[in-house]
Amino acid sequence: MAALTLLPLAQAEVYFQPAFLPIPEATALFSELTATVAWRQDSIQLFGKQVPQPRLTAWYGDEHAAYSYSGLYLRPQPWTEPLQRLRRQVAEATGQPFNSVLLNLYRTGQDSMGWHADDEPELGPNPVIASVSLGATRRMRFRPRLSLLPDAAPFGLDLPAGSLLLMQGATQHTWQHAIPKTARAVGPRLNLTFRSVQGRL
Ligand SMILES: O=C(O)CCC(=O)C(=O)O
Ligand SMILES: [Fe+2]
Repeated sequence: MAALTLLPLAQAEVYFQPAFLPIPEATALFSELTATVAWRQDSIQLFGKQVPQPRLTAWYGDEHAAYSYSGLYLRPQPWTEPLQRLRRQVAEATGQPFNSVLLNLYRTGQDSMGWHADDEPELGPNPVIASVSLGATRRMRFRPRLSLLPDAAPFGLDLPAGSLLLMQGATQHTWQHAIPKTARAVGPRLNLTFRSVQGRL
């Protein structure tokens, strides 16, 4: 199976492996996690208002790996067997350890993730994020921070079931990423971003 390949994003280290998990394994894991994960729909503060996030989320990890973002404080739930197994596979493929995972469930094409960088201080100076996709294919968009990369062009990448995306180095400082809504009829998609939270809270 082809290994992680470096993508052509300037001043970034983004690697992609389209067939990280075999399709039968990706399909089985999608069904198991969709049904068993403790999904929640949090609200975040947006321009002073409480707005429900346009997706479902869940946070699992080591006990000390607490995480806060957009005014939310997330205490991790203990690892389950399938999540531990996937964590081991991801650590092996990337050569890096992870102590927590944020799961996102995009129920339809109307669920989305806005432009952001995963640059919270508790992720360290150069965050390492490994992201596994299951279910329907959605497109991730990347855009450069123009003050740093005035000549770089935006970049789109389809993330099919079983794919692995690794972002590290300066990526979270030089680029932002998003999962836009789509008008196409798409089924549910589940994404897991493995992270290493450094104890600060
Ligand atoms: O759903 C995805 O592929 C992206 C998720 C993401 O960017 C995040 O959780 O920070
Ligand atoms: Fe992200």
